[in-house]
Amino acid sequence: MASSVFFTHSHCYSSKPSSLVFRLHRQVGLGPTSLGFSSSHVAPVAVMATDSSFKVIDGKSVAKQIRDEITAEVSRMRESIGVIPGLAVILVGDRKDSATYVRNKKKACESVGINSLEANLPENSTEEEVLNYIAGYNDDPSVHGILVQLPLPSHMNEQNILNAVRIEKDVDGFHPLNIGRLAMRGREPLFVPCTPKGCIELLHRYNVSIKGKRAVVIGRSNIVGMPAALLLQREDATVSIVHSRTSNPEEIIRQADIIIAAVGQANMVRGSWIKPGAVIIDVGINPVEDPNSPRGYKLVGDVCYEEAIRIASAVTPVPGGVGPMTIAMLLQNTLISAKRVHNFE
Ligand SMILES: Nc1nc2c(c(=O)[nH]1)N[C@@H](CN(C=O)c1ccc(C(=O)N[C@@H](CCC(=O)O)C(=O)O)cc1)CN2
Repeated sequence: MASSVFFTHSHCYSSKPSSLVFRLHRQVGLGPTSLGFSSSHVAPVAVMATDSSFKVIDGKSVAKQIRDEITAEVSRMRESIGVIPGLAVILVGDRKDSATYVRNKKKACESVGINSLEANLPENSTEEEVLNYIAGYNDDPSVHGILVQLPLPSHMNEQNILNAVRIEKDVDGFHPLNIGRLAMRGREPLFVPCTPKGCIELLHRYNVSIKGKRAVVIGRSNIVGMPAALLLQREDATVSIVHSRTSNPEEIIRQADIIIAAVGQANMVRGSWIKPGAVIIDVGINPVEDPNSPRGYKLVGDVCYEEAIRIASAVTPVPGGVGPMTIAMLLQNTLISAKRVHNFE
């Protein structure tokens, strides 16, 4: 994390007009059970209260429950047909945060019995070298999923690289064909991007109904905001996307029953922007100065948690909310891929 951080205040500041705060920080960057979503028979980890009592949506424990489910499925597959799912991870460059995420993905694979392969390429690698690795993994039958850790060094064309991953192994769900299918009624992507998939999975497992609800997604990145909005509308929510050019974002956000915040701006969403009883999924992972922490910083979300817990009915914490779900969904997508290739139900 620390290599790429910028710091802001650790409290939910209020001196700037909110629309200005939003403009100053322009953002970077479902459906059916066949895609791996929980269906109604899955026992929820916790049930949302129908009264106004507040719930913390515990992504860490939901992710652990999902990893346990995957462990059981991986061993059933290995014992029945002798196949072990395999994930190949390509890391280019020396960003500390990316190296940590890749290490955690490898550890997570190990913990559920999925094989993992890793290609570590130096910062000054060429696009062609990355494409060669992808081509090798595309042709390797022991590899069921391929992931290129983002962001890539700035001299590389991200689209060229993501387009080269075979759609059948695109466990990140970033290939334009997978994203395009997500946007089309009646078409199913082979994979749904992990972070937005994790957001929806949290709503399902906490029995938050989506159908007919007003949802607002804050941020329109290709890897979170846009797919999250598409997933919500596939589940029959009425969806608005709030972005850096939206005027009066507060007014729109205040109408939402469900808020997915994915803008990368610490504490941007204030308590006064939240409709009483709304459910909040906070995707932001923002470092803010914290002299009391040994690292000198702590992580906070895009939503001011201390204010949100007083008004929302449920909120994901940061850390321990959406983050752990991202890796759980990656494991799930890798398992889905292996099952699909080997016709294993
Ligand atoms: N190819 C991809 N690149 C990136 C993705 C992705 O899904 N695919 N997402 C992010 C990074 N990411 C996974 O790669 C990721 C981010 C955060 C977490 C997480 O568990 N966060 C913890 C806090 C971690 C900490 O203490 O530093 C949490 O929120 O609890 C997991 C995965 C960008 N790149």
